[in-house]
Amino acid sequence: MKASEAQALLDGADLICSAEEVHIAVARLAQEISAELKGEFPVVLSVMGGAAVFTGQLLPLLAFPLEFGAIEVTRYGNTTQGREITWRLAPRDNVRGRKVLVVDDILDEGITLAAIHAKLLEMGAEKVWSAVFADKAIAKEKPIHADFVGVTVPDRYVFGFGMDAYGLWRNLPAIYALKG
Ligand SMILES: O=P(O)(O)OC[C@H]1O[C@H](OP(=O)(O)OP(=O)(O)O)[C@H](O)[C@@H]1O
Ligand code: HPA
Repeated sequence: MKASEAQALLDGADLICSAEEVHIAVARLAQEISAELKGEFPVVLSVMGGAAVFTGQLLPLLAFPLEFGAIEVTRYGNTTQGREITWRLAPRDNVRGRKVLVVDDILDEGITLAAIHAKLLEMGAEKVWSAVFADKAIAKEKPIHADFVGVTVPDRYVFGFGMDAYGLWRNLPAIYALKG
């Protein structure tokens, strides 16, 4: 896609959650997570690449000791339709016997997060929590719910604050929805 087309994509999009609202939601989430995980020493796993921005803002606000790591799993690629799960970077052995907090940008149909939970438990994690910045309000029942949610977004393809539209615009500080 050309730069002018990328700009047109953004110009035609609807603002869903302003940068200010994002900022407030991250601070609230950090407080909720810190209260719940007080006294714990979890492994925190960020799901690349969508969670990079959310994780970068959340981590310095968490008030407990933690070990940080990344995993990478993809289902959408540069498209707006989910397909089968592809693991690009699996969890490491250090999750065995540990409590794990998974951080992701969006819970859409829940297939990705459910697969991550299953994998971590299969690898011997003692407990798994999940924090997602955005929970999409879809009509279908999800296979999993997140323990911590920043904002609820409508059932439209959203992007910004780490989330991509056709591989673009992860760098936006606010969340937008594609037109139509
Ligand atoms: O709830 P689901 O319908 O399974 O979708 C949610 C997942 O989709 C996105 O990842 P994506 O596959 O786009 O990879 P990315 O993080 O590289 O964008 C997002 O980061 C979540 O991990
Ligand atoms: O609406 C979405 N936007 C960006 N990435 C996504 N991955 C699943 N759903 C979405």
